[in-house]
Amino acid sequence: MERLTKLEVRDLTLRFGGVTALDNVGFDVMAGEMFAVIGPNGAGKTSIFNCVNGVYKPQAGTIRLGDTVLTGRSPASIAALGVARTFQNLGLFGNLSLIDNLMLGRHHLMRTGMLAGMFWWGRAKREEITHRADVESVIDLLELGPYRRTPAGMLPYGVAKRAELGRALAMEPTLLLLDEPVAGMNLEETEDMARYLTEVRRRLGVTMILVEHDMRLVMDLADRVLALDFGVPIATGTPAEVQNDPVVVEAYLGGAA
Ligand SMILES: Nc1ncnc2c1ncn2[C@@H]1O[C@H](COP(=O)(O)OP(=O)(O)OP(=O)(O)O)[C@@H](O)[C@H]1O
Repeated sequence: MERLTKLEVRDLTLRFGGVTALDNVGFDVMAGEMFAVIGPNGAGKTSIFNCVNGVYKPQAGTIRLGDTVLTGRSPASIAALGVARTFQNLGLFGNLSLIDNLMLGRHHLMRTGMLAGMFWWGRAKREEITHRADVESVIDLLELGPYRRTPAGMLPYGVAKRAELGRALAMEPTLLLLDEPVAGMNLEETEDMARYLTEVRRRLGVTMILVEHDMRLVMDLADRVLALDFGVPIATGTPAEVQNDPVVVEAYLGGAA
């Protein structure tokens, strides 16, 4: 699938018993755009990701990636369409080396299965070499070379977050969902991550949705922002417009009070 793909979310409603996690949410993410979703704790940000990747089944609404309707599809089929996400608490296998974690991210792109690989050794080998080269280009992009053979569980926190981004990029995503990529990072690590995300965007042009509490990162990176409060969209616009919107300010202050 073409990497530059638009995402359309229409009338999305998601309920858990009496809780309405998303209430008639709609937005478009343009091809190649960095779109941020912000809001106080429990506003519904993660629920949006879980609806897009098929983990949650919304009661109403449609999500479309390019010409393909995602709603109703399984998480595996949505991943195969090129929707990748990073996890706030890292989705890496701690005992596997960084490079093996990234190779696993490419599993759905591999044509030769294990059994076929035993009989078609030559083809499997060639495929492995191509995949290794693609993984190496992600490692170069994120400057992870020195950690190539390090077990993911031994990586310093900031590097592990970057490896987590690498794992998602190794899937060659059309749409990348970034779940709090700088959560728990110090200022220096946050600035590094901002630089890598800018580079990913410049070099790969992948469409991205960013969920993040760090407003500085959102202000620096996002083209447009959607603010949610109790599952209800309260503002959409440029980072500056949304940050100064009185309803958004009230939602945050109200949450802090
Ligand atoms: N699996 C679930 N079962 C029941 N309720 C859920 C489930 N997932 C989310 N919710 C509820 O839906 C609402 C939105 O949650 P969500 O995790 O999407 O918010 P969030 O904006 O990502 O919050 P945070 O910033 O704390 O991560 C909350 O009231 C939450 O308790």
